[in-house]
Amino acid sequence: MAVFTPVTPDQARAFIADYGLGALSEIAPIAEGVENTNYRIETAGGRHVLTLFERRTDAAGLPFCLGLTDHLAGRGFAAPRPVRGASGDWIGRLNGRPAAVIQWLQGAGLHTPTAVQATAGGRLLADLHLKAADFAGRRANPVGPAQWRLLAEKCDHRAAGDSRRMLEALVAELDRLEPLLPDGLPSGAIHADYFPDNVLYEGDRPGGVIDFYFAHVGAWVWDLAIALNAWGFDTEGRPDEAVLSAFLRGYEQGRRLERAEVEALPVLGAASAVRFTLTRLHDQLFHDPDWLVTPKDPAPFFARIAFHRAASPADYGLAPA
Ligand SMILES: Nc1ncnc2c1ncn2[C@@H]1O[C@H](COP(=O)(O)OP(=O)(O)O)[C@@H](O)[C@H]1O
Ligand SMILES: N[C@@H](CCOP(=O)(O)O)C(=O)O
Repeated sequence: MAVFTPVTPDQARAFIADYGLGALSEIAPIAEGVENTNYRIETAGGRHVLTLFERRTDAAGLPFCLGLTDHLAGRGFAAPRPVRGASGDWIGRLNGRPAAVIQWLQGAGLHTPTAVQATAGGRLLADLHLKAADFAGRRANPVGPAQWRLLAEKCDHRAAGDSRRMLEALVAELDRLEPLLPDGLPSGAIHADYFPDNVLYEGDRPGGVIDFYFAHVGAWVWDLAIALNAWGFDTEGRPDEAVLSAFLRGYEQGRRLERAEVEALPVLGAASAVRFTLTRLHDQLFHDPDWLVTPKDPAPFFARIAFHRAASPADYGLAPA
């Protein structure tokens, strides 16, 4: 359950009065998610999500994130449109947090995607990249290498036992990776949290993409490396070659990778595994029992690092050029 900042029905009613959605009939906390507070709201104007932005979602980045979903929806891509308040703004304030009302999309996120679903998910990611290519917004990665170091330093105050061993290995991996991180790769606005639970499916068909709050301008293959880590491994962190190659096949149906991007996969795969291991480790170590949220396990992401360290580009299952 992700509720960091509780909202009463009366508070929600007062807040959405500004959004022209008519009367509120129901408000229910949403069980999934770990970053922001989310409620499903039922109004005369239909079902929406009420989101209060927390923690890693800096207010300054929100015009980029919401602007990107609006841009994509305008291009016919199924991203949820934010609703404008009476002032014309997407972003208001509720209980001390920036807050927004977001269009509800049909479908359900996946936990263990099949190869067929992965191909469709990969194809959709390429579509996202191409349709976002002319989006003019700018935002640097809010959880980039500088933040990984800060997260590691913060974790250092609390980590003990297994967590400490994991943290030490992560810092060593960061030292190895930092000089290897490539630049100058094809880039644009990217999702940066393209996990199967953020792609809403109806059967094998992906109907929409949500949760653009880590979105920023970055290398397309960085987004792809994040997605491969999220889609192509089992719950223990072991690679599933069939799903990995299915996702890549789908992506390349929409956009062919350049040679430099293919060569960057092992380093970016390891770096993105470090990034998600660190945020999960941090959230586990700094969990507040008053929050209605279930922190995610860092161990399966930590396990992915070994695969990427040993991998060559061919191990991701790309068809030969
Ligand atoms: N626009 C939407 N349409 C339908 N469901 C949504 C939408 N936005 C969020 N959800 C639901 O809320 C859950 C949490 O949202 P998410 O954006 O992933 O949270 P967080 O910001 O914490 O990462 C999702 O897994 C999904 O079930
Ligand atoms: N996808 C990330 C963290 C954000 O998770 P979400 O469920 O809120 O989208 C992870 O799995 O670590």
